[in-house]
Amino acid sequence: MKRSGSNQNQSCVHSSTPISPPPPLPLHSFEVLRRTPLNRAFALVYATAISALLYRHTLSLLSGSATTFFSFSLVSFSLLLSDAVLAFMWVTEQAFRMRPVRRKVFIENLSRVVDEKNFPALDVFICTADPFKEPPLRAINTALSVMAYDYPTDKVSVYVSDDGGSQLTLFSLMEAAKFATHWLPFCKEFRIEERCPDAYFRSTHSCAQTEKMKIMYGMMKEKIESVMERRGGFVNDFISSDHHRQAFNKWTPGFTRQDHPTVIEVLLDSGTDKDVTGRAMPNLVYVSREKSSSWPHHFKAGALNVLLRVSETMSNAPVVLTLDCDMYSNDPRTPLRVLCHLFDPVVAPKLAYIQFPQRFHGIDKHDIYGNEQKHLFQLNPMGSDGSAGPNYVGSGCFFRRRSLFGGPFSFLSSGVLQLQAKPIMSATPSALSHHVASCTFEHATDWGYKMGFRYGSLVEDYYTGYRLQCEGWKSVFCNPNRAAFLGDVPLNLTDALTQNRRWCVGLLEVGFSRYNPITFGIRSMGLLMALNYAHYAYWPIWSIPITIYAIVPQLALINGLSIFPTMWDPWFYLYWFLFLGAYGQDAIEFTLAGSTIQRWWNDQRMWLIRGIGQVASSSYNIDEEAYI
Ligand SMILES: O=c1ccn([C@@H]2O[C@H](COP(=O)(O)OP(=O)(O)O[C@H]3O[C@H](CO)[C@@H](O)[C@H](O)[C@H]3O)[C@@H](O)[C@H]2O)c(=O)[nH]1
Ligand SMILES: [Mn+2]
Repeated sequence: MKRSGSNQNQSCVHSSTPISPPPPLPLHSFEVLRRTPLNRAFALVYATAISALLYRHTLSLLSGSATTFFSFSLVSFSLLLSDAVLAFMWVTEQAFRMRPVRRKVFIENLSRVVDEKNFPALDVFICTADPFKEPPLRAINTALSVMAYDYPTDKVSVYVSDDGGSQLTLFSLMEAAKFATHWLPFCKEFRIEERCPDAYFRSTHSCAQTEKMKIMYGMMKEKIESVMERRGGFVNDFISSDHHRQAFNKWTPGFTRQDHPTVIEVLLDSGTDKDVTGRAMPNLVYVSREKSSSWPHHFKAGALNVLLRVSETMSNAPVVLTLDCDMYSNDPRTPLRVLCHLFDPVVAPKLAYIQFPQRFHGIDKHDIYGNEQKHLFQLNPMGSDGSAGPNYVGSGCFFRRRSLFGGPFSFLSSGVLQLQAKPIMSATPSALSHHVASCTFEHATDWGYKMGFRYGSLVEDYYTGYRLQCEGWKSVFCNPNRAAFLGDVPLNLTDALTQNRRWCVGLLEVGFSRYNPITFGIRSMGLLMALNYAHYAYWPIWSIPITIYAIVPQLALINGLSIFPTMWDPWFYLYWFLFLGAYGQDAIEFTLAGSTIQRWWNDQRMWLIRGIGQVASSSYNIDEEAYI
């Protein structure tokens, strides 16, 4: 079953050729999971069992006796409806089980295939929106962790989008830029694996070498925290350079989060800025796009599109990484793993993105709020990876910039500004950079509809990945043992439910749009991939069967109606099989993917709680959640 990605064409070499050239070194390989044939056979058996169950419900619906006709039909109908919904969800879920694959990359072969000076440049986009919900200290840790990638520094540019338009974020980034000139050489000199400073100092016992760095980090942290406490007042007291002070002049009295001009600040310029050992620094750019209450801002998708354009006027890298500010890089060699896919001539032409799973730190031992989301972030993507590839999950994803500007075979040149040569960074961003970050720039253009990150759903990530795959693009799931990125999770039940609700609203927006996976999806991407996407688009409807099953059996019991077969009835075996079969298979998959039974159990618990939570949440306010 093992195949090497770059060797796919080698089998056609004629066997009688006396001396055939040595096969090129593989950069990656994949294997189809051994359980695949079992999955398929089980799906067949289980499908038969589900059909029998639906048949039984239909029979009993038709045979209601006259006296109890009304209540009986109502009960039978609600059970039929519930089980039909569950059956639909089961069908869509099977798409992930038909061909799950596991991939490997061989970074060690990279240097023999491509020279470091030919590595593509990398633009990293980090989104943040509210300094009080997402502390700037977290955002700068994310920025520092990627600036310290094991990648030619002059090829890395980090763009931080601040949708909150906050002086606190800008100030923190200025501090981070100074700290980075010490942190980057320190990481490289001592070969530090953990390049997110906060995580590093939390996990390392100090010694003489680290002590100096730790003190420096502590001072920066204290400074940022004290500015945070004063809510930005007196920022000026902490700033020594005139140039930096000028940047804050944009914050005039009329400046609010909803209404303000564009602010773009180049905080580090790889052409001129050097670290303390004299080596080039990566570029670091702060971007707060123009906001006006009379123009739509399209939330995170809008922010990402501004970054796409602003970066095009500056570094214009062909590879773009999107990250949320609460998710830091945990492995400095991640971009090299990405190159292993991008430099495969067989896969590359249709490859739009490489998605790493969202993995989290700070989850309690038994994960009581089901935050690990193992199906969503690890199991299901392995399943999609066997066909056209996983969906985009918003963070930890490397795009080919080109893929956001039309299908794989369209002749659009990458980028809408169509800049010819690679523009040069400059300490004073050009008028063009400001122009492309303005509210009106997208008016009457294809941005968000045919180009860039797509508008129309609160889950812009899912929707964008879906539309790209409809255009014929492929994606790859990369899940190395050492997590490539680690994020924060909601730490309480309210946050977990709020997040879940926002996702559900966004998914249904896609499920009931003209681009829904059933009518549009099947036509564009085939049945199997469309089912992958339908699984999520209609995911929120699982609250229907859960609610019915939470109410109807009790009512039936009180009214003396028997709705389940007795133990001596042959139908009982069917219920037994359906119940144990589904739970058993799920528990096995979960634990085989490196989790525990307790975590699985809590995942099940949260599945119910989230489902009921949908129903109980009519007072939901999207705008408040989505940081207007
Ligand atoms: O108007 C906005 C709203 C949000 N964000 C940023 O978007 C990111 C994600 O928002 P968050 O509220 O943290 O959503 P989560 O539910 O935690 O995030 C998951 O779900 C989102 C929507 O599907 C994806 O975008 C994320 O990548 C994914 O981690 C954060 O970095 C925000 O700063 C903006 O930049 N502008
Ligand atoms: Mn988040």
